[in-house]
Amino acid sequence: MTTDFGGVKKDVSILIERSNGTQHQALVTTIEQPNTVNCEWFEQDDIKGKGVSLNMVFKLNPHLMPKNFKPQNLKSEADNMSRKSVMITSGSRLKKENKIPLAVRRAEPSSRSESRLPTAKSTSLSKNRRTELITKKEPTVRNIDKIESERIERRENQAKMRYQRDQIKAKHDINDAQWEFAEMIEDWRDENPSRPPHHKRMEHKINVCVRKRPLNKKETKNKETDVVTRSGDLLYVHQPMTKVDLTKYLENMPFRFDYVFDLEDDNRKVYEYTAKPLVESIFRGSRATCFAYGQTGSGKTHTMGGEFSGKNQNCSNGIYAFAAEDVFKKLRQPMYQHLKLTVSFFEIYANKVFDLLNGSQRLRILEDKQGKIRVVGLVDQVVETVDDVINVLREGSRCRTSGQTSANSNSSRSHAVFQLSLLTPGRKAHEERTHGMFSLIDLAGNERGADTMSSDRITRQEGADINKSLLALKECIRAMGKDALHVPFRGSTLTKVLRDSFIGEDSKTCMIATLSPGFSSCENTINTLRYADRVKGLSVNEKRDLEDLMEEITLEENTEEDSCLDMLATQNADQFTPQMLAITKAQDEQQTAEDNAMTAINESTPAFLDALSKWQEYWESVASDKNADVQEILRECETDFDNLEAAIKNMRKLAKVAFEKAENVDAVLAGNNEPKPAQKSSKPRGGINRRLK
Ligand SMILES: Nc1ncnc2c1ncn2[C@@H]1O[C@H](COP(=O)(O)OP(=O)(O)OP(=O)(O)O)[C@@H](O)[C@H]1O
Repeated sequence: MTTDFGGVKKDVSILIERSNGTQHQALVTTIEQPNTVNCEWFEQDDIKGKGVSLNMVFKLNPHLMPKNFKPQNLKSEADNMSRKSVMITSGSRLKKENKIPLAVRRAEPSSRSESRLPTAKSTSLSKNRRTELITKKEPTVRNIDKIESERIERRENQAKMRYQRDQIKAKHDINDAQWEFAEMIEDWRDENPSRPPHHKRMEHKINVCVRKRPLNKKETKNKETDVVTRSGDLLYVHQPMTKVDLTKYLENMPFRFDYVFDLEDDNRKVYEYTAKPLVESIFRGSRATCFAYGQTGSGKTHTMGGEFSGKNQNCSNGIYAFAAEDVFKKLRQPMYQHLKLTVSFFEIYANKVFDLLNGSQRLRILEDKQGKIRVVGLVDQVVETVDDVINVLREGSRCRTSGQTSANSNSSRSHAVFQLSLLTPGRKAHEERTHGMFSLIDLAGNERGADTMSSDRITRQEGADINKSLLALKECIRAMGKDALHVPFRGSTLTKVLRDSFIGEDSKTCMIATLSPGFSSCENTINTLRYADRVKGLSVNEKRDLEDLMEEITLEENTEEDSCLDMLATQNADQFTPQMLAITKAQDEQQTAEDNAMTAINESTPAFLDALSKWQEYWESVASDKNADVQEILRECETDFDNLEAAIKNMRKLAKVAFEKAENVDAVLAGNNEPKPAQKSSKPRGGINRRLK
């Protein structure tokens, strides 16, 4: 037989009485035959529940009682009734064994406020239903229930927000701190729809463009956010920032350039708007340069040398090859029949030049009496077809990358210079002079310039060299843009070999700043853009202020290397600290000393070899001829001894100077700017060998 529960059913609010005598509302969750009602309520942020006998429910809530209900003996129930209420955890319902009858005792009305209705989370009670319940009750109960209802709503909203946040987190990377920034960037992009670029060809003396590459495999795997946005000719970097109170926000930094290339722009398109217009100028007899500048892995080699497929590079679709293609097209025109094209390809590492078309042979740079800089012994290969050029590029690239590992890439620590030279016959027979030259440069990774704090000595030296050469390059372009009388090209080997590119009225330069758009590269990206912006800003602003004029006047009078370095330091105080200046000067001195010692060795070697072969002959004659005049032979050798002794003395002296200069570099790198006193011992420390490697 089933009991008639009258008006008592699921989700109905009933008055219950607790073991301490207090009475309050609770919600019916389940009904257990034959006579138990389970209910739940809120108490100090917990959901509590208990079973109440049907008799007790009807006693306290007579309006729910069916007409034919016969109350049972309440006394027997009262014996069991002191069981405490049970805390319900996350949506569970009261278990059967807890469903016990409750004692009947009048409670003080004031105690009711301790308990509240359960949330919708635990009871699935709808908002409408709650409102309905509230309006049926007396005012005090209604007020309490209203407060409770508001609290429930608040909790529901919080839960909803938590859920939404979790959804967003899952979309980005749950372990990553950047998801909030990713959302802000998406919002920014929604509010600022991107505009198409104008892409008009411009013929500035200095063109500065930016190219953003797609996120690479590693960045995609790490769910890195793209922090770079192109809109028209503006480029925005969304820099994640955090306030002192830990609030996160974005700094959206705009930069303007001549062109901004985005993900969909391929090498051909980049070429069309950067290097292509410069091909014309070399036929007019000028010097042109095109640089790829950016962080390691940002796409400099991809842009200049050609796209990669795994480790293989397609040398036919980079700017080097496209430029050669256009040069050949023009050479076919009758008016240029007298011109001949040669190419050279070399690398500058640690301020030294290595010929990539001659097994990485180290070359010397000399300045002649007219101030012309020559790379002595550089292979200048005649090319007649684009295929010839591609073969040269393959050979050079192979030479550049041979022996490197991915963890220790040479390419990112050296500048690669590919030169297309147009030669014209000179006045004398077999004499040729350069008509025009296009230098295309894949620069070292710019972040390497910051390696001056590294614990590794070689890395620190490399960092100092890269920093110096990039700053010198910037200053040379800046001087060129202003048609300044002095160009500080002596500031680095890179700018020395490019000297002619910065002078001459029709010289033109194009810079392609390459960007890695990932969140982790944000700081380097900003540094790259600031450098590019500075080059651009100075080139368009042709006004010379008094300070600049003063600087030129001073420099016109003093064009030595040291003054170039001093100028770099003065104009780039933030990147070229006094420590950097000291390192650079010490390195230059060391290099000069090494060059002098090596020249002495080089020049003495033939005399040594001659003497050795002569002595060999003497020895053979002494060994085979019993009547040989040994005294005479020794007398003849004596002159050699004197000469060789003098040569050895000289070499030893020069080597000693080179060692001392190397010691100085070490001291300065270690933070001690005072040059070390000359060492008594000239014992080699492997320095020269190491540096010559
Ligand atoms: N625009 C691009 N589109 C597609 N992939 C690119 C792009 N730019 C670069 N990459 C890829 O990114 C990787 C690194 O590029 P790259 O070697 O050209 O960088 P880098 O700046 O020259 O570095 P390093 O200073 O070490 O020489 C390569 O695998 C290359 O294919």
